[in-house]
Amino acid sequence: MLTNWTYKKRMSVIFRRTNFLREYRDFLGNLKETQPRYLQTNKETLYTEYVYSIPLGKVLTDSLEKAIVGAFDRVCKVKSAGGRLYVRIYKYKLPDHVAYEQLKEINVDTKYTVPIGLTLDDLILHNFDVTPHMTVAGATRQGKTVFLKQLITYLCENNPTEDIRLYLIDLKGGLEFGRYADLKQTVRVASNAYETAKLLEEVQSEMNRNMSVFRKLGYTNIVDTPIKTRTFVIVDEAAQLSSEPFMQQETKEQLGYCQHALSEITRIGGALGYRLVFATQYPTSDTLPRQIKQNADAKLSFRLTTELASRVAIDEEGAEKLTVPGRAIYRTIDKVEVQVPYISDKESEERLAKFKEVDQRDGASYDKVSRTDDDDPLQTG
Ligand SMILES: Nc1ncnc2c1ncn2[C@@H]1O[C@H](COP(=O)(O)OP(=O)(O)OP(=O)(O)O)[C@@H](O)[C@H]1O
Repeated sequence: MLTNWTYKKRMSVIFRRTNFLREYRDFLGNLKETQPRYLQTNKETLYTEYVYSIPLGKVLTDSLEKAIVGAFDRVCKVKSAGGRLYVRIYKYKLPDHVAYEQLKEINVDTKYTVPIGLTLDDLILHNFDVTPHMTVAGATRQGKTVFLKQLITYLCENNPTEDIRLYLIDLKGGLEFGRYADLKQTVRVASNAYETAKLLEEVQSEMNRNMSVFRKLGYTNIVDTPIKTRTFVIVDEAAQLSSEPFMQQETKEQLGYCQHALSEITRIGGALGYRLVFATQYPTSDTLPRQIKQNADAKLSFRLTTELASRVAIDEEGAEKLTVPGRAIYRTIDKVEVQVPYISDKESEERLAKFKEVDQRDGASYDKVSRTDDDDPLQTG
């Protein structure tokens, strides 16, 4: 068990080893040193926090942080702020499973907001009106598709139906997103490169129309207008959109167009109400175009196989060290480790059943792939 005494002794050794000390000469000219001054202990339900004053001229370094985190067999977080060093030692580990159902207890009253996952302290939420675009990376079977399904389910369940429009691009052959095709919120589902190009042509012409309406009305950003509709373009397995040397020229051009159109959504679509969620198994410069990465200010990464892939996905190492399916690093300005809520296909379908629309012609489900009518995306609600 970690007693106060063992804790303080260990910290003292770490401060000395990492040279986190203040050196000075006393009035006789002798070299002296003082350790960071211990200020207080905050005992909370989930953790105990120790606070120190940082010695003059010293900063929290990576090596100090690693030394502290590695010194305890409990989960430990270190941060510095306002000349203070905070060392937080948690009582529990992050759970390996968080059920989507548990989220019902948490009241999220902001629109276009979805849960990303639980940290040791709280639930992390992502507001698509604050950060419009997101990239999602992760090796096979680590939780990307489950995350996208819980995102779709949560958006549909927690926003007025008419405010959410979904363009779903499922490059795993339509197996995953096909189940959402007949939702009222779904405009179209694409399941191969050809359909994706068609879908994106439709999105681009919509964006162009909306752009001229915005110009006429003097609007610069949808969040400052009465327009309540947001259009989500969600891509699962975007690596399928990068071309290979053996492909025919025509296919390469089609894939090139798709990547360009997705980049355009992140470049100009955000202000018009378009939100891109771009998921890929293999984050490389080919599969994750630079413009998409730069314009997506939120990056979520499940376990990746190499440190290099982690650097491409979240700009730093760490995703290669994740071990549990559903465990991810969510990076905006800050970086946190989360356990993403789990939802099964069955639960997602049951929750969304009430949003399904039935084709009046013959009782069959509404065919979004062959749909040609023109929705007006500028519903002012
Ligand atoms: N949030 C989660 N919590 C707990 N387990 C999860 C979570 N997400 C995924 N899993 C487990 O991992 C499995 C694979 O998840 P998922 O289908 O999302 O993988 P993926 O990353 O999309 O893989 P691939 O790219 O190979 O399709 C799930 O069937 C489930 O058992």
